[in-house]
Amino acid sequence: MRRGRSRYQREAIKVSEAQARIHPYVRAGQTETISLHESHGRYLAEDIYANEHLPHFRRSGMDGFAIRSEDTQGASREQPVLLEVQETVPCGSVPNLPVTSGKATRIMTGAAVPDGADAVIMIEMTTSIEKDGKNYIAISREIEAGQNILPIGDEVTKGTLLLQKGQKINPGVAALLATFGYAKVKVYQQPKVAIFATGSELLDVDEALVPGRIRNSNGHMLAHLLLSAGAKPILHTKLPDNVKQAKKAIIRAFDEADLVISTGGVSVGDYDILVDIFEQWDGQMLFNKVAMRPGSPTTVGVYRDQFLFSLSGNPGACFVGFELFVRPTLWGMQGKSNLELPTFTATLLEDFSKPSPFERYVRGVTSYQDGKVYVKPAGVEKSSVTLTIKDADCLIIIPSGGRGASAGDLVKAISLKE
Ligand SMILES: Nc1nc2c(c(=O)[nH]1)N[C@H]1C(S)=C(S)[C@@H](COP(=O)(O)OP(=O)(O)OC[C@H]3O[C@@H](n4cnc5c(N)ncnc54)[C@H](O)[C@@H]3O)O[C@H]1N2
Ligand code: MOO
Ligand SMILES: [Mg+2]
Repeated sequence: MRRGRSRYQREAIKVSEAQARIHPYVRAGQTETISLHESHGRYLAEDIYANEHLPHFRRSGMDGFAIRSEDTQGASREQPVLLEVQETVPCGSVPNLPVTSGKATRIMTGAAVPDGADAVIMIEMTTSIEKDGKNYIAISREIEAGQNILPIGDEVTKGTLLLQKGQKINPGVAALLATFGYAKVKVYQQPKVAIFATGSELLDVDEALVPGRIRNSNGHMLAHLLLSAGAKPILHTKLPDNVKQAKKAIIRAFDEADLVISTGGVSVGDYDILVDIFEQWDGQMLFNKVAMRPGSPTTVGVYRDQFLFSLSGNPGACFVGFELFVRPTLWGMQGKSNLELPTFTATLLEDFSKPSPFERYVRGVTSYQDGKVYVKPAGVEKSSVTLTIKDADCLIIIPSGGRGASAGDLVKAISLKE
């Protein structure tokens, strides 16, 4: 195996610089039109405008009676006003009669308010009276014009920009799309992502343990991370530490996938084959060392116009590398314009006395108490630890330097919550 100088001497760049090197190559992918009911979590590929007013007819906000407010002038407990109930409008029907002076129309919440009426009085504020075979209501207070009526366009006026291209479809977005009749929506295609776990020590999940070997957990973790990011994982079988074989498989994967991820083999070890692949291929390497822990040997390249993210083999480092670099790339490929990771400031609950020459991205847990936000490490902070990944809802950023951080310190954290 060839040993070049670059294997050992690498330039560590800041996380922000690494992200800045990635971003110019991020392109929104192809689009497709799918039905609304299967669009959860997808990203809109078009701006959506209101094609109607919302509501598009005057609606009652309460169960009650549509009336003319001027008819209630002077009404009091001592001198109630009597109005004749002329018809009932259930939801979904339209009134047959306008409301004229002295008349009222019984109406349900959400039903169309008849012409002539300018207020709806709640049923509880009226008394029903039957007289000479006719139904009346007695009203013993003055009612203001406009009460309990939703005017046309009250919520949204026709032509308003409702949703922007790149918006993720959440339940509220689905409600809006349904309201405005979008049975089909144009969305970005889900990026297809090939996953390769490298390492001759790796066993498949269903293989029995043997001395010196471990199961490929990163491959499955990455598949789930990809699903959570809206991508379609293609989980390949594990690759042994053989440069030729691995290179062939990875290059071939660019034909079937929009993006390729590998895990393992990026550090300075004798069998860290990704280093050799990056030296030999006809792609471009954007960086091969990041000033961060875990995941400092993370290497990213571009082959033609597709990314190869080569994440560390250590499970904690693989996870952090995905969150810092792959997730925002997948956002961009699905049309999101802001690729910045969401951060917040919190109070550290425990001392973190593990100094590092590089900034640390500690798998953390967020909690809330008395209106304050707290974070603490999810458990033992080691790159090789798998146990704590499942609990992490944030990455606590511990500045580089000799001190670590103390309980009570204000720290910045990246939110991993949706
Ligand atoms: N002399 C040095 N040694 C190391 C350095 C260094 O700078 N100088 N960096 C360390 C750091 S930091 C990290 S992180 C690791 C990165 O290692 P690699 O990315 O090359 O990964 P491997 O060597 O293949 O494996 C590391 C570790 O992770 C386990 N592993 C690998 N793949 C999987 C998988 N799919 N599922 C579960 N676990 C996996 C593997 O067995 C190793 O234990 O290098 C340090 N060394
Ligand atoms: O950068 Mo490594 O992931 O700390 O162990
Ligand atoms: Mg290694």
